[in-house]
Amino acid sequence: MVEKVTESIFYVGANDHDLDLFEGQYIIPNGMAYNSYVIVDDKIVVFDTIDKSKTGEWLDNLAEVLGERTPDYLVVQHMEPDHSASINAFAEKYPKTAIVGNKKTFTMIEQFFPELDSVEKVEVKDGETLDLGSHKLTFVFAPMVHWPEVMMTYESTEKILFSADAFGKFGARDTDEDWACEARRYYFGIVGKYGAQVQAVLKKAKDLYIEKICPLHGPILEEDLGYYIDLYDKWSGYRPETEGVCICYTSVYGNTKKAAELLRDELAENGVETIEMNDLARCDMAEAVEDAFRYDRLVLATTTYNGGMFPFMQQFIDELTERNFQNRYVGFIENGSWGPAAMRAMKKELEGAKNIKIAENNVTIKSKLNDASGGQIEALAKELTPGHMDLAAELAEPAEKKTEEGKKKGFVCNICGYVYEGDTLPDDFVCPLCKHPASDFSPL
Ligand SMILES: Cc1cc2nc3c(=O)[nH]c(=O)nc-3n(C[C@H](O)[C@H](O)[C@H](O)COP(=O)(O)O)c2cc1C
Repeated sequence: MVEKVTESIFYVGANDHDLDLFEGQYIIPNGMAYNSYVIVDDKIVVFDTIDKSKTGEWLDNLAEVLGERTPDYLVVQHMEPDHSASINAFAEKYPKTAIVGNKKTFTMIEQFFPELDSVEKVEVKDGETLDLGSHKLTFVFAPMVHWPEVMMTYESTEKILFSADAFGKFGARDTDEDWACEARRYYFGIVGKYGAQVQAVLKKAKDLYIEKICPLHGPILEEDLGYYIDLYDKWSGYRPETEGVCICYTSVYGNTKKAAELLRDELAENGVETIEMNDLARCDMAEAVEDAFRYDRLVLATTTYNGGMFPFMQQFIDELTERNFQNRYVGFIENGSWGPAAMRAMKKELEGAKNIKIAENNVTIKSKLNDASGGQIEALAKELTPGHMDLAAELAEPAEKKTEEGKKKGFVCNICGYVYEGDTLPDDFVCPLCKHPASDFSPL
């Protein structure tokens, strides 16, 4: 569908209600939107193409806006195929249009579209501008939000940030639903690992005066932008958003589930208002991951399984640690009928996570609840009743080593998030984790 964003900016994207799993794993009960925009000025610019499932509809929308005119530029902000898959169809229809991207964009274009060698390419640097007439574009590189080549574009006349995948959400644009829930599930699922890189681009964007945010998925954000930016700052800073307890459990025969429910009832009795329960074998794992990052307290309750933890609990903890889960108060409930061992296994998985406070009063059940384990549940509930919204401050060592500017100097690898602490990064430095060169690092 074509929509007027402003007098000279048009939405030309499309909704997808057919796809079953987004990015091969996320359920999208309300579909997905693939967004694309056009600025019509002395020069005409198209921002990003579209998923291959919507190429025809998108080209028709473009033709409705352009008529016989040919765009001067196609800006490719993100090469993931849900946005780049129609580049070749676009180039076939508009062979004279130049593609604007950065070095990493064009490396990927060669990989995805080797046949596109004749198209004019305009390689831009971070902070570079492009004049369209009365509109002026500034390219804001956002490496690893969430791919290496991602860049956003700020249009300074109408004060619009074309934000690539950032500020996107699951859900087609013809769905009327709360933004935060599906934006949070999308953020922690897709961008969650790269909090440091999101913080870096929020710092860059801090001085831009933004009146609209045009993301590549979900609605155009026009009011109270501080609300969205504040959420992104919390999420990417790995700080809890809401006081509450998230209880995630697995149970084969119902006994561990009963313990989780008893804990829930005890917490409620103690006055805890927000308690989320997730049965990890039956819930949407991305929803449970979203909840774990949303609240300040987490309880992991699982059955011992062949000497370790139950598979869905292992998968869940892997999903959390893969996304740098930190700054949370965590309680454990384990069940075992001959040699409970799940708690040890779960604690081990969280050993590397930053600022995790392990509860003192954890629970061990032998097959089913009894007075002793019931009493442990009560003690855990008591311990988990108070909120811990700033656990990092609670646990902080005496003021950490800070430079004269009061902030830790260092560099973050845009590919894997590894942090190199120091004032300067040696040119020949190679990331010890992902082996990428110093050129793939950004200052903290
Ligand atoms: C396939 C399977 C493997 C299990 N392995 C262990 C084990 O290695 N050690 C143990 O103490 N209990 C083991 N259990 C027992 C469970 O940990 C648990 O005590 C029992 O399933 C009752 O809890 P539930 O009602 O929540 O399922 C196993 C249970 C199942 C179904």
